[in-house]
Amino acid sequence: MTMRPEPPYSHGQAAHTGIVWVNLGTPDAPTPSALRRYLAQFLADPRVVELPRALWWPILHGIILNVRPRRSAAKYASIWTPEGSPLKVWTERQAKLLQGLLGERGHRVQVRWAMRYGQPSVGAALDALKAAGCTRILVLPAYPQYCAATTASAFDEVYAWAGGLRWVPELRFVNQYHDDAGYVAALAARVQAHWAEHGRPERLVMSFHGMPARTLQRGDPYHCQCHKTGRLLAEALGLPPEQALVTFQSRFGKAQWLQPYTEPTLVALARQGVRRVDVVCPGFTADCIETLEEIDQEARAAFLGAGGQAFHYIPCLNDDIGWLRALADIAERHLSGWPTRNAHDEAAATATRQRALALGAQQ
Ligand SMILES: C=CC1=C(C)c2cc3[nH]c(cc4nc(cc5[nH]c(cc1n2)c(C)c5CCC(=O)O)C(CCC(=O)O)=C4C)c(C)c3C=C
Ligand SMILES: [Fe+2]
Ligand SMILES: [Fe+2]
Repeated sequence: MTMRPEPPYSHGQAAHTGIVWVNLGTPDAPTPSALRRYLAQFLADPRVVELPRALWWPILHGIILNVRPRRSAAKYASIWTPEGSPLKVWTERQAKLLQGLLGERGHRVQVRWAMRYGQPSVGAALDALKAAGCTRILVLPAYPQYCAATTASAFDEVYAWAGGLRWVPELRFVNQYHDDAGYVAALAARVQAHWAEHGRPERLVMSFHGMPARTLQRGDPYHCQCHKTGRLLAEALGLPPEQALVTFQSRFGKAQWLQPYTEPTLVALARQGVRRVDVVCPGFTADCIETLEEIDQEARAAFLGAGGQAFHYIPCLNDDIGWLRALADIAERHLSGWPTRNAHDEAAATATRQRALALGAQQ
């Protein structure tokens, strides 16, 4: 194994703690060439498409990467902001706020954000933390529900980075927080705030990103964790089960994915005479193409086109302060036992205490 040159930690240096907040990734620009680059990396990940390479490669390189970049670029163009991709903008802002909130609580931690696909890469963020002297790093994925395609894939990148190092920092991984009380309360508060302004719908649809159905049969806990989040959110809102539905969106390819599918469910509700639905996407901690385009544009058009009267999309948690406090709590719990308080402050406090004791002893 070859190891990369790395800046040495100085012996005796105070330990520093870092957090890497990892999200999925997004193209650099809403253009076919940027989409091609992004999708080529994303869809080549064997955690995302679990097909034998001999079967998948000709489909990916022969068909998908020739057709999808142009179509996806047009969709990205419809949600792009002056600051860039919404997913990038929110992820960066969340990292800054998390750092600020932890700082307010007296923790000295450096928070960096990273993307599993695209930039800034997980390796680059970890390099920056190591270069800043972090000897302890907490890996915090932006996915509340564990899924091999997302959570484990982010961890793979961390292991690959560590595999090239001589002096590996202490590493901790946050696996999931789908049933975290603070996360669920922040979601519920977001929905309640929407209802306080716009009244209640006849149905609340909680739409999660889909996965191939066989991943559930093979033991991935994702489907169960989505349902638990959905049940806890419905309970927090006081909704009876028949008014709160868990659905799965973003089906890709011809295989069967987790059901019920979001858009056909919305169309069926409209046809049954349901006039108003509200849709929330609790599995996405930041708005992105899957929520802003697929739900707020496409699913809205499908529901209204099938006879529905009103469609409300409730935005993701994004920079909601209640959510970021919950995230800081999650981080804090996982940092426990790591001395994140300023070592110099602690030394100064000890010296002050000792001086006070010495003075007391003299009197
Ligand atoms: C085989 C394909 C895919 C699997 C499996 C998959 C799982 C999965 N994805 C997310 C979260 C996000 N996905 C996003 C975009 C996106 N997803 C796929 C395909 C699969 N996802 C594609 C091809 C794309 C790109 C857009 C497109 O061309 O349709 C995003 C948004 C990225 C953005 O830039 O805004 C997120 C977030 C989860 C949580 C998940 C499994 C649980
Ligand atoms: Fe996806
Ligand atoms: Fe999609």
